[in-house]
Amino acid sequence: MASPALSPLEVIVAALIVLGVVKSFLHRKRSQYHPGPPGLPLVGNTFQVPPKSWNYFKSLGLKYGPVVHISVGGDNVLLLSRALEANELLDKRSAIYSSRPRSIYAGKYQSQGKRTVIMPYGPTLRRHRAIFQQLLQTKSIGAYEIYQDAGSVKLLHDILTQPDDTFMNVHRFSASLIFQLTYGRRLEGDDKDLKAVLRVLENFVREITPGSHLVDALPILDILPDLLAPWRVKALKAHEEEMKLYFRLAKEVKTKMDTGGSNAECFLAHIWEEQEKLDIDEKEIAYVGGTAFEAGTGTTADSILWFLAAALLFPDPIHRAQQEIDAIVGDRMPTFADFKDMPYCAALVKEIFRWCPSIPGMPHASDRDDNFQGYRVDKGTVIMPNIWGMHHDEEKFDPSRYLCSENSDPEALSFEGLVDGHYLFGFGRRICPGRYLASKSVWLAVTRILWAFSILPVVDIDGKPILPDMSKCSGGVTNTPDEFPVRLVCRSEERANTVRQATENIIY
Ligand code: HEM
Repeated sequence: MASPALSPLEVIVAALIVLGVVKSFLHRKRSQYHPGPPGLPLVGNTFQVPPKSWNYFKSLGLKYGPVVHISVGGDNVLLLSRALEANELLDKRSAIYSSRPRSIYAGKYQSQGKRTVIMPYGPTLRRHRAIFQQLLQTKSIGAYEIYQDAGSVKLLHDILTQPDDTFMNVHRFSASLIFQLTYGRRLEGDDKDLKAVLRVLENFVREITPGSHLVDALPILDILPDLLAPWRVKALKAHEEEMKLYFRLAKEVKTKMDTGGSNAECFLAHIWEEQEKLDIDEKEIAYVGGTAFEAGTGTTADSILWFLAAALLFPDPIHRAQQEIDAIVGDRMPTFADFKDMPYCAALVKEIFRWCPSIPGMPHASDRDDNFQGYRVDKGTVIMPNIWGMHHDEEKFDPSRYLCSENSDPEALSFEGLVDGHYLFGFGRRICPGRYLASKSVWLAVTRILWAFSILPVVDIDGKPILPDMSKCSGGVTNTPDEFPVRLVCRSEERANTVRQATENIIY
């Protein structure tokens, strides 16, 4: 007699049991790993990790030490709460610790293995990184200042004319800049492309948030056919949709080049030109463009939004920065050329990066067995540097911590220095290749907003200021503040006129 077919639920339960048995066979003595909190049989610490995990990780660091071992979804995870150990593993031993955790939903299916940020270490990743390094190295990014300048003028103008739309204005600044640099054209006035790419970005960030997909914790579920794995169908559909968009945008650049239209100076024009030498296929080109957009847009916008939150919570350092700007430029709009004369503003930007990192920690993974501090680190261990925890002193916002003798000497000040003294941009071979571009964009937006506007809280019916609540932010991979009320009031009619005039003169 034929046995009845298993229901999807029974298949999952059976898979869990098989996995549990196999794991318990393979289980090594807990004491061989770094110390950490006890977990439950089979699921380890999986259900102990809250969605906004940074505070929890920090508390584990205080209890168990700077390197904590937990087990999530059957994977070994090492939490690093101190820069010393993060540098040791992710920088000094980067030959082992530069991969990414397994990602079946977002990596294998949604991105078809072509998305730089979540790609395992290997030849494709090295090829992508070489492209990014070339486009974003310090000597290349001088050429992008014209776009940062124009974009930040437009940001000030948008704030003047749409004062109630601060969050959207900041997102538009960051998105338009990266879009222009990537595809060589401005976003359309009706923001159709902006909305489409922001939608892809939002979906993607959601999909890579740890715990979003059971299959990433239980890879055995990937053997199920599509009928029993609707998540796979959804991931493949998401791939089709994002590919359609990224491919259209990439092809537009190619068509323009082929038809002798203005030879847009942009990342994609450069990549198409060198396609053969770079040995990169069309799908990958589309994803490199999409990755630049995804990696650079939300992160830059979030840093500027956290600056506005800091301005409401800590008005004193903000006034000090405004005094410095006023003393140096008066009613003239600050430019990149003023950077060296405004050390406090440079320190302020670094303090924003430290105080609230827009990526609180990006996981690496090991691709061979290792031993660290006498404990075993198995191949495939997820290494989570708690950047938020390493930086954190939530109560104190004090840019002068960065006004060391190096910073007090104007000659020693450099844009490159904005990426030092904190870990916002990650570690080792996976360090953010866009860090120099991003920190210059944030510096220009911050100093220009400070020059043009007073940043004030909205008051409630009792006249009490409504201040941002730091705990109201997205969890997961990015740290985006929930929308908070803020009033940006132009500091003088002269400065408003300067902004209007500069807007009329934008040419690019
Ligand atoms: C304030 C803005 C930004 C922040 C906070 C930020 C932060 C980060 C972090 C933490 C990582 C992961 C590092 C690691 O794994 O150790 C990363 C990766 C990356 N970032 Fe950025 N980033 C920013 C802006 C940008 C920009 C403007 C671009 C390009 C236009 C960019 C391109 C990338 C790429 C391609 C990766 C993937 C690198 C890899 O996986 O090997 N980022 N970024």
